[in-house]
Amino acid sequence: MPSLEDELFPSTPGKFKVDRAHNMNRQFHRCFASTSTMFLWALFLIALTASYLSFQSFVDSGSRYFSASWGGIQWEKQVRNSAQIHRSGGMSVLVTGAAGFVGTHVSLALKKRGDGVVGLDNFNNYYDPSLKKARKSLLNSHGILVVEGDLNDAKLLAKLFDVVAFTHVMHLAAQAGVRYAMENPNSYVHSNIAGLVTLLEICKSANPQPAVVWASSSSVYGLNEKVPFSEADRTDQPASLYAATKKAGEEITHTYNHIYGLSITGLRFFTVYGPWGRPDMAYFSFTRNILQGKPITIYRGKNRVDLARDFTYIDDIVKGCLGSLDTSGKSTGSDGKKKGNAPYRIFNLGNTSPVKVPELVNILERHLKVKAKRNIVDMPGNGDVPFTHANISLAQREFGYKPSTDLQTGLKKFVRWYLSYYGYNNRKGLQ
Ligand SMILES: O=C(O)[C@H]1O[C@H](OP(=O)(O)OP(=O)(O)OC[C@H]2O[C@@H](n3ccc(=O)[nH]c3=O)[C@H](O)[C@@H]2O)[C@H](O)[C@@H](O)[C@H]1O
Repeated sequence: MPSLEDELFPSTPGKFKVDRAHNMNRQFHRCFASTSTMFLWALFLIALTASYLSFQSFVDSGSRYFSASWGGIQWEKQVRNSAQIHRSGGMSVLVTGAAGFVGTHVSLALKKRGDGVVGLDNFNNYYDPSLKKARKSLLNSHGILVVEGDLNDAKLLAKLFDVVAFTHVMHLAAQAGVRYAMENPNSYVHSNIAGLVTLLEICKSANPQPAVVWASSSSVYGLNEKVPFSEADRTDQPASLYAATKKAGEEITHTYNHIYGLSITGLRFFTVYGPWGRPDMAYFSFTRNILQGKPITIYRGKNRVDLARDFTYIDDIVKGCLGSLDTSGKSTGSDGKKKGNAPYRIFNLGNTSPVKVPELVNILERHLKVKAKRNIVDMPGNGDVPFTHANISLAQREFGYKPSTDLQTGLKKFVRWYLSYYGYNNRKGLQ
């Protein structure tokens, strides 16, 4: 029996005569029928494309996962190798901020004397990450693995402690810089507070617990006027959010020492400088600008008094860090529970001879053989303090800390490095 469709639209032309209107209707229907077929095809193609794209993104995310900077048997092997101790009585140290200025130098010094070192760094772009990558390459060439990851990544930290029973943590990762805190306050909370707590949570749960040595700052002395600064002096009037987060770090570490028996040593660094340094710091940016013929801004304190800093050379800081690690004493807790009192220490690591900022510029001019274009302005209310000056007798007594590089000598080494790194003919340096 023919269908209604066959009757109306016979397959054999002429069998059924249709009027014009009917014909148009038929055309329309045909057209509609072919459009719906096309529509179905289009839908099919869209579905196909969508499933291809989602498959592709699955593959991508999968490959991102599998090629992530951490995880996997091979990665664990690399971590273990890097943490391998090559001297009797040596330590295996997790160095956070390993691709940073101080982190790089400390990692190299530890490795050189036979300790195991695993680095961690998030390679953020607070300053040119290519310098951090270059430091990482330097560390790699000395057999030190630097894992790319953030302090706030608790899973990564836990994994590292699963793979290696670190005896010590040298915690140097932080959001540095005094004045930048006004631009990006939350980055200080993220790294210096939240990141610190995440790290301490992992340390307190680790079996065995490591001893923790970490970087505090001379800035905790804030607006104090009593000089030189001693560890027993008040630290309750910070001048910047940076200082406030470092001060908070001292209090936070204290609670982990008190509740969980973690051995804690906080080091108050005084304006550390040297080769592979931080481009955001004055001596570094002054060097760049002087070489480029650009003006430098020199801040001046109240009543036209020059600002001064107890500039401390990196090699002296490294000695202080190693001395602290060597004398840190053991954490006492296990399974997250305190088993006895553990050391809680704080030391100044400075140079004990403050230098005025204009004098720093004089020294740079001599080493660079270029005159600076000085733009002297009143210190803006940006968190700076007028001067710093360390009393280091505590560190001297505890582990023989004795800085031996004056600013003149240290800057000479820095300038030599700067010119070799950026090139004599390429005076552009970092932006
Ligand atoms: O000891 C610390 O705890 C801190 O040291 C360092 O801070 P600061 O002592 O402020 O060093 P830095 O910026 O080099 O300025 C040096 C001098 O140059 C002056 N200064 C700075 C910039 C400028 O353009 N002009 C200028 O006169 C400026 O006013 C100051 O008087 C670390 O950055 C910080 O992370 C922290 O570790």
